[in-house]
Amino acid sequence: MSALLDVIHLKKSFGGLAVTNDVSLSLAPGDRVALIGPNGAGKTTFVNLVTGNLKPDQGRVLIGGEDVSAMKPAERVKRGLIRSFQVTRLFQDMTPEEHVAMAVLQRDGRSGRMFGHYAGKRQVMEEVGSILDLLGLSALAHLKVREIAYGQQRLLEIAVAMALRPKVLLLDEPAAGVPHSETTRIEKALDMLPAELAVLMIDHDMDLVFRFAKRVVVLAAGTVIFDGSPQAVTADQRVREAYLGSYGHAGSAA
Ligand SMILES: Nc1ncnc2c1ncn2[C@@H]1O[C@H](COP(=O)(O)OP(=O)(O)OP(=O)(O)O)[C@@H](O)[C@H]1O
Repeated sequence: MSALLDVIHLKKSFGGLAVTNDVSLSLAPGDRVALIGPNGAGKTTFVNLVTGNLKPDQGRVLIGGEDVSAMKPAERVKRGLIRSFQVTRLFQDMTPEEHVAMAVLQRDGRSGRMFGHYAGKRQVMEEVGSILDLLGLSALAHLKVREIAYGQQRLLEIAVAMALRPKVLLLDEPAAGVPHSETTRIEKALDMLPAELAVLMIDHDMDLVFRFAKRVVVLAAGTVIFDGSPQAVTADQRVREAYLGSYGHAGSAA
């Protein structure tokens, strides 16, 4: 099957430091890939290069075969490359329903219509309802973000991303900061993502990585040092050394 995302020979340096050093990566429909690596390996920089928030020194990014290297982030979003919103970008005084509605309207190029009455509003609200339902947030639809638990706010980030109808979803530490008792809900939400979607998740929680990913990519010092199955990653000597080097003790992954 042809790739939804192709990253080709991407390079980025800050000062003299090569933070992304010739990284190539492809995602196909249905992929569930975890991007891991020691602190400072270049994971966030890589995501910023893919989304267009950072400009690479060299290399190209293709979405569904189309070269988007010269496009701004918003144009890449329109083509289905979605990065999950961060909690810090949610509006504390808005409700989950309003957030998801805003994303649906933005997707359809109808931003600014949400508080008025217009043809199609019922259809929009039905879609909003089904997304909130999928993420188990229906009961909280009308509460303000500041009134709901942190784990539920993180679920709302995923709901907002889903409303944008991604083809490729980049999830940046979806369970970070969530109490252990609530991470199961995040895992369930990840399980319910549309099968054909390609997902790249950055996370430090190896339990989550192993439950979620069918493929693991390891970055170390800006270079992909492993791209393969979760079963093989723990046994890989280069991966072990990369983590040993950064943490100074064996067995710590991400
Ligand atoms: N805008 C910038 N200017 C200069 N150096 C930067 C910039 N952004 C990142 N770096 C450096 O690039 C390296 C990689 O950072 P990056 O945040 O991409 O790593 P990471 O793998 O996401 O780390 P972590 O797991 O800690 O979030 C680090 O050494 C960082 O200090």
